[in-house]
Amino acid sequence: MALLPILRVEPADLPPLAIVCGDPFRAEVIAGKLEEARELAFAREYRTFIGVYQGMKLAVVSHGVGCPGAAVCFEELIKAGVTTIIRVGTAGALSGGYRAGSLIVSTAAVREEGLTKQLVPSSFPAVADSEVTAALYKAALEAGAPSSVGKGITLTVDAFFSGVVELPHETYKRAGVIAVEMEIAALYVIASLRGIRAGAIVALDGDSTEVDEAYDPHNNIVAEAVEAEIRAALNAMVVLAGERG
Ligand SMILES: O=P(O)(O)O[C@H]1O[C@H](CO)[C@@H](O)[C@H]1O
Ligand SMILES: O=c1cc[nH]c(=O)[nH]1
Repeated sequence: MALLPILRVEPADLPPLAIVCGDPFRAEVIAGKLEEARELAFAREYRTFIGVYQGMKLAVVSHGVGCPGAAVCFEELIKAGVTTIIRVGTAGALSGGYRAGSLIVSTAAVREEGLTKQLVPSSFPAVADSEVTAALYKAALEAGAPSSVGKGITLTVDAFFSGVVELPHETYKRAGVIAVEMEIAALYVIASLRGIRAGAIVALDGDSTEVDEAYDPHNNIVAEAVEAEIRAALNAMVVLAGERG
């Protein structure tokens, strides 16, 4: 069969379960937890590994930064037969008193990005699969995060650094949205449109209102939180594989 045109992977090589993340280096770190790990391709920002975790076959794929590029990854994985996707990401804190090192399971995403508006009207929700959310939240509580664990609505935006237009962070902070990142809305909308299940967990790497001035995610607390969310995602996948695969 032909390679997936952008991921450059043979569809038949992909199992039905996939963990995705923005950073190709993080994909390598996650693949390092697998047995028989094998890198299938590294094309553009998309780095694809397969391997085995507790007897379960799993793909690990990086999707880069932002919804348009990530959507390409999600769509190609789904075309290849992937039926469960968990995003393992980082995000900035917005509300709820969570701080760097906390883990947040995203139950739904605010669609403050451009990609999904080209797929479906804005009134369509970006919502996680309830089985994936439940498995992720339980696994996150057991994963030994350096700070607290929460679940709730997250915000997806396109702009990481602000320009002259005010970003919507403060509005959604007042609405109780917990964290802000850049791809979950695309994942949830595409998963709903294509009939697969998806969920997401993010490690908070700082306060999103200080992103321009003081953003520095390279510290031990964030690294520990990312390790904890990887454990949580892998263990949640084991539960989900048992339910459906
Ligand atoms: O850590 P990842 O998975 O890349 O997620 C977050 O980090 C990137 C911004 O630094 C964006 O992709 C955002 O969603
Ligand atoms: O998109 C992101 C990711 C991490 N931290 C942030 O503040 N924003």
